[in-house]
Amino acid sequence: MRSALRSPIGLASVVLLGFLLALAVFAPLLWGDRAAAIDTDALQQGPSSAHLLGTDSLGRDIFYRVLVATRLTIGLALLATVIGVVTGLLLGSAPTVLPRWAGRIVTSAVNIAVAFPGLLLALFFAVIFGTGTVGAVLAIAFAITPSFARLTQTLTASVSGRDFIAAARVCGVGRFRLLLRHVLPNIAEPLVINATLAAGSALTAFAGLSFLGIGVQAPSYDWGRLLGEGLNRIYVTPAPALGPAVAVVLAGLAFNLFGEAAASVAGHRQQSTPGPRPVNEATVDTSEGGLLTVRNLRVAFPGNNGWITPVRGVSFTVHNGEMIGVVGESGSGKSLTALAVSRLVEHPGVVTADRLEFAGKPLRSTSDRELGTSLAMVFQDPMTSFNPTRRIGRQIAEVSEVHQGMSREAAFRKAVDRLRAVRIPEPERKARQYPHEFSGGMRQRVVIAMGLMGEPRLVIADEPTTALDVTVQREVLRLLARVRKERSAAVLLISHDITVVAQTCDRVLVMYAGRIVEELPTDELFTSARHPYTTALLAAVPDMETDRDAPLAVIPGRPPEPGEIEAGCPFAPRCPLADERCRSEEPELTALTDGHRVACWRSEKELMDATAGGAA
Ligand SMILES: Nc1ncnc2c1ncn2[C@@H]1O[C@H](COP(=O)(O)OP(=O)(O)OP(=O)(O)O)[C@@H](O)[C@H]1O
Repeated sequence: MRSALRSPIGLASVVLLGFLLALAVFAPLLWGDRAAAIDTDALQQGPSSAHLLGTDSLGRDIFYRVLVATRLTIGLALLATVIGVVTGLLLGSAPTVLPRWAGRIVTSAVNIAVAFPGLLLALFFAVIFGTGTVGAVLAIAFAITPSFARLTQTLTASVSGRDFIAAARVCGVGRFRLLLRHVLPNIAEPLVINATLAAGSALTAFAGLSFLGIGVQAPSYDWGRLLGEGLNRIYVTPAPALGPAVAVVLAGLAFNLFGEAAASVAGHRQQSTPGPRPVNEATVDTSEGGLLTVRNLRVAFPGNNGWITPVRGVSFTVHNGEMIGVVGESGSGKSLTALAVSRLVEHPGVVTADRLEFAGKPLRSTSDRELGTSLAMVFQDPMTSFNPTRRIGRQIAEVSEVHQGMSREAAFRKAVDRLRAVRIPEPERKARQYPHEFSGGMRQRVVIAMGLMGEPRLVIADEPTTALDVTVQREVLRLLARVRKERSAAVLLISHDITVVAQTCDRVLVMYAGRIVEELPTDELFTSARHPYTTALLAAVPDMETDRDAPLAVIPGRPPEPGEIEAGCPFAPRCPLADERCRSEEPELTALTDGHRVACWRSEKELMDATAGGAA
């Protein structure tokens, strides 16, 4: 409001609106009697000092009638707006809470209704509901509804992709609660602005219906009705029509200018707010049965020319208390793998697997409650993992309220305790602050604290330190290591930085083009890595002995897009060792030694040679 008042348009609209609202409240009290007083000696007079806008056919003062009509005109316009906006909001958010088929029907109906001009809809409903005030209010309300429903759908869709919604989902927050707590507060601003603009349109539309005789009926009167009466004698004396006409224009202008000023303030603020960022992840394979068992995991999406499969048969196992790193270039399928094991891949994505088990149970049949408390996710950009409109403490507490049935107070106390556990200074005070009041590193620690509200057995951290400086990065990694040690939780750390993984993890999974190409213990990474892709990744890491005058080592070429993977090893076009077989047949992930697997024809040949040599 303060920002809006600083602009001339905002100031003018607020003054005008204030004036109109004051008139709406006080005019009927002050001048109601004078506006209703019949004077048979002054019928249909023109403007004079006694009657500024003249009198009507019963000698009533038109100036006072215009002032007194402010209440009914604005009141009815606001009532129609409220009904229209609320109905639009209900229809627009219905697809979020209804089953998919029902949501589609609502969306299609709204799309059809949006195609009709508002005034046409108003006239159509006016005929259905009949002439009169109630009919006109409903007609205008339902004329506003489709555009609001559409706006709500669009805004909801834009918020639904944010990480904090995914985080709330993985915590098992129900659809209604998700809508009320997480979606609506984040789309309220544009909705309110558009409702203000709609109020201006409703006001003029209402005046139009009354003017046409299908709105307010005598003895009640609004500006539209007064305008209609004045128009009958506009060629004799224009003032009786001019008065209500000016009032309609001024009020419509006030609402529209206010909406515009609010929109420009909001737009300005949004430009300086960081937008949502994508997340990423990857995976590898291990022996039978662990905390998380993944076998032949595939994630596919419909593309323009058939299905594309960014994750193509990933298998790995995470054991209790293990810390596993997943590395790979952008687009290798790391994030999708992590989303798949967290049940967060959205329609139209399709997840299939020969085996996908968490804590010994098929992931499909693990309850939201169990998954919400035993699996914690830490995304790359913690800002988008939080709902910006809610205090940190309350957001963290929600996990225990939803899953452990704790009271608000107990859950909040636990949240403060967990903030203390991740070494947030002054946790009581910090719990009452909003996400934007935290630094990046602190937010990341808060996300981890949120995961600790349950009893996490697996923490999936997707590039948790990418946006942080090295000091804070080390703190967050230490915290993850501490969580793992103190709670015996397994950690799946996704990172593009192979050195971070080498320093912190027990095993590393290297992903390329939607598959795991090598898996080995991190202490063997620098000595025994076999896949040319892994060695190229390691060679690209500068160390203290790197010649600072020479150009940094890079891997030539780029990884293939999911839709353009051809026969053969996907790394072959970039591999200096590739031969004919590499270009025609894709190698399987094969065990070299216990705990070391690699998908490369060259390694397999060496292995066979070595075996043959040993046998001889
Ligand atoms: N919803 C989607 N629809 C279609 N394709 C998708 C979708 N999500 C991801 N992809 C594709 O899947 C591939 C793998 O994506 P993913 O996010 O898992 O990669 P990543 O290895 O985590 O990369 P980065 O490190 O850049 O995040 C990408 O090529 C991406 O374009």
